[in-house]
Amino acid sequence: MQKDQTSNAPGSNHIQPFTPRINCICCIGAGYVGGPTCAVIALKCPEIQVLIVDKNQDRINAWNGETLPIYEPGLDEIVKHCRGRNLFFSTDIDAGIRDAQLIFISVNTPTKTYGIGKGRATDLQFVEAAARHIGQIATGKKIIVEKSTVPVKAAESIAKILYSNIDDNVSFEVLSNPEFLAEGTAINDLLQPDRVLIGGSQTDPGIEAINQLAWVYEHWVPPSKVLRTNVWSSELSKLASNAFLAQKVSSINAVSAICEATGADISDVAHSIGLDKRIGSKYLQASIGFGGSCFQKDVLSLTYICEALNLTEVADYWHQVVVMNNYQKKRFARKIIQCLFHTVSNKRIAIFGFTFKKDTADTRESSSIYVGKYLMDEEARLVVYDPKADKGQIISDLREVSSQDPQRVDRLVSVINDPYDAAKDAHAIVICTEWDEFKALDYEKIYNSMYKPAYIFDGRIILDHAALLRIGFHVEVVGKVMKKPVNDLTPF
Ligand SMILES: NC(=O)c1ccc[n+]([C@@H]2O[C@H](COP(=O)([O-])OP(=O)(O)OC[C@H]3O[C@@H](n4cnc5c(N)ncnc54)[C@H](O)[C@@H]3O)[C@@H](O)[C@H]2O)c1
Ligand SMILES: O=c1ccn([C@@H]2O[C@H](COP(=O)(O)OP(=O)(O)O[C@H]3O[C@H](CO)[C@@H](O)[C@H](O)[C@H]3O)[C@@H](O)[C@H]2O)c(=O)[nH]1
Repeated sequence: MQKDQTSNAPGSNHIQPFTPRINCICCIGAGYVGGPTCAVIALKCPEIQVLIVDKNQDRINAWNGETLPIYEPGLDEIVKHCRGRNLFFSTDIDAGIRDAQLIFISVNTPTKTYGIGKGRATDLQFVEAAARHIGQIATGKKIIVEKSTVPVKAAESIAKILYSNIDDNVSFEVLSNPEFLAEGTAINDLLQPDRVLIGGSQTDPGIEAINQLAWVYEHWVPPSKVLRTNVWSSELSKLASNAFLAQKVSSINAVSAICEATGADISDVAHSIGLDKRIGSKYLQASIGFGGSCFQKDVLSLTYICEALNLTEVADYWHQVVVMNNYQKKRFARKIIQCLFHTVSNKRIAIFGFTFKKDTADTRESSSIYVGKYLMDEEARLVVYDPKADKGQIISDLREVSSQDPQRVDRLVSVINDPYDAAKDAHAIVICTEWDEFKALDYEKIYNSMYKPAYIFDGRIILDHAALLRIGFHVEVVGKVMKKPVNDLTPF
């Protein structure tokens, strides 16, 4: 059997078990994961002090202020309940490292944008910086928990970095504890996880560290749901889970293209497929393609790992998930252009929804950005409405994909905070995010304010299409071939 590298290098056999119980936890990285995860720990473990630290002063100020830096249903209440009692946000990273017995590393691990592996490999510079910081400051025994999503064997590198510069009074145990929360449902996912995964070295101190972290979760998670594995299995399980989920979305989106070409209906097909218990009904919602900061990044990371391991066919298999996703975004934009008589130049198009999914303000890798880009490439005038996304963020996301001509965004894009205003004088409405409020709008009123023929492109399959057809809209839906609107006598 291969030696378990995370059994923590020099002297690990001499480390005494981590007793007494943990009473102070630090989390490095106050982002979408660090914030909600540690707020829930603080809520459920009132006897534990939870210190969330970050190098970004603005973010910490926001966590300490009235408007939290991230929007997540249920999060406000928890933070306001625990903040100042056993939950603290600070930029004093040294103090956090010094005081805590257990330290989560929950920093960002984006796709590399430079050098070897550019566009695919995971950029581990923030993880390394956090590990070096811990190595410099820590004294005594510390459990270091890799919460960030990382390539397999990253924990081994973290252990080496930690041990590169320490004296005899310090010892570390590195665990992998990937996070499975989804944005928009993070609090519920954290309160009622399908499982909590803890990977650690199979040595006495490693098992003791696993037990300590398990003890924290077992304040509210049934022990049967707390899985213990070795570190590598834990790291790989995270990437593989996201790859499976993303693959499911790409599969249904591939089927949606077949539906549009044949007249089959994606809702019927997905329903029927999903009733098979072996497949399951979740992640079968055809869309304009998956977005978010995780799916693409993690599938690309997995493909890069496979390539590095000379598993070319395996890499190609997973890479196709991303290829299909890019195809879906482009296919949707092309459909819009084609339906609007092959030109959208100077036409006003209302984009409803810019976040990558509902119930979040996060726009990272949102498919709306790419649909917007393709329409801007054809000189469409975009009027964006989103209930939560920040206006400046929308503009900067669109500028980033228009890097050849950033002025184009100033010329073509406006962001409006009322959907009726956005649709006024528009040739088309494009539903990019499945916000519930879009279902409840007065589409008769919207129709009357639009250019005719008035088009709606439902990229999320959320609207009442029969009602829209009765009003007079031309309706186009992912994965469906729609009838002509009532009263429309023109041949298609
Ligand atoms: N967003 C999600 O829904 C989600 C879910 C599961 C797992 N993950 C994974 O969790 C990790 C964090 O994701 P996120 O969305 O919370 O990222 P994020 O960008 O929202 O937050 C990361 C934070 O880490 C801080 N940071 C970076 N380096 C630091 C350092 N050396 N010292 C102090 N602070 C530092 C940044 O300032 C930032 O505020 C990633 O690996 C991601 O893949 C994310
Ligand atoms: O049937 C579906 C399900 C999802 N999506 C899209 O897929 C993307 C991702 O959605 P979701 O998985 O709900 O959100 P994330 O917050 O990205 O969460 C994923 O990524 C996280 C980061 O790793 C993991 O922790 C979660 O388990 C995993 O679900 C979004 O654009 C969704 O609109 C679809 O198009 N159809």
